[in-house]
Amino acid sequence: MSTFLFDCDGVLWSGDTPLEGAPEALDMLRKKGKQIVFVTNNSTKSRVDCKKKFDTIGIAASVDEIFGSAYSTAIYISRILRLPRDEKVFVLGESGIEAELHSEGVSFIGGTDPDLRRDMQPSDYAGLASGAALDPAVTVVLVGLDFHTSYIKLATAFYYLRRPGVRFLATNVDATFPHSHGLFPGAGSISAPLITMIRSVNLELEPLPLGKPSQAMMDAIEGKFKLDRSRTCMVGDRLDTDIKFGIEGGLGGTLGVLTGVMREDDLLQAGKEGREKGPSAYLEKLGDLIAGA
Ligand SMILES: O=C(O)[C@H](O)[C@H](O)COP(=O)(O)O
Ligand SMILES: [Mg+2]
Repeated sequence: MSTFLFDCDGVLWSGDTPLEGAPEALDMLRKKGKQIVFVTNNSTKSRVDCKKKFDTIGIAASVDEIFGSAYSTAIYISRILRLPRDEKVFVLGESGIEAELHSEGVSFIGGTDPDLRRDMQPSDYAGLASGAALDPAVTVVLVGLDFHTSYIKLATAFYYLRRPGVRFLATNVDATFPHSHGLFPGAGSISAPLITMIRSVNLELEPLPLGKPSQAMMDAIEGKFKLDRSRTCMVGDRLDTDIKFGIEGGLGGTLGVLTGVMREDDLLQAGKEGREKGPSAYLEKLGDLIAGA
């Protein structure tokens, strides 16, 4: 293999703690001349934010090696969708999405706006229901992992989603977020209530994820890093994102690790039931790669 695509949460770290042997395994691959790309679905951080986390944790990385779901989504909106400059995105998510949209010149509202981190007032109900509180320029609703969800944010997103022609995008729809060796609400848990609400009013609208396993993301990565897919391996902790991303991308191989979401039983069960295909191989932890080197 000449290129390794590395997932981050659950492979390199759990929360802010590096996983045993991960820095050393990356160093070993770099010394062997391998190309390394970091492909994270965590949209709460921009590429620059991720680089700061790499530095804090002590893993060598450059901003150019980082390709997160917030960046993938921002380039999709600006370069594929070609959203007109006078249109806006309503964001449910953190500053990582905002920074990447800004880097692509895409206008947005919502996100970390402090005015949305408060209780609904009677005037909010009236303003949303009548449309008076809505920005006429919003034509896209984008949802990612949001640590500050609120009733008013969900209500506002719901009203934007009821607009004819609106686009419903997601940086990713991971059901859970691995942290401190546990599982917590993931980005998919932020879009789920919206899906329930839009289905209840008979709207045929599903979020289009632009992170793993989206092949729009794989195509963008292939273009930027000039991948030879047959000599590229995806390393991840999640079957329905990382491993699916690699398999559907026709990569040379996929490597699973059991330090994040995926458990060995999941692999055996998936294999038996022919659901999500399992990885080409798997390790207890990334650091075990060194033992086998
Ligand atoms: O809910 C989420 O957004 C994901 O669990 C999380 O951020 C995944 O990050 P990754 O494992 O792709 O680095
Ligand atoms: Mg992960």
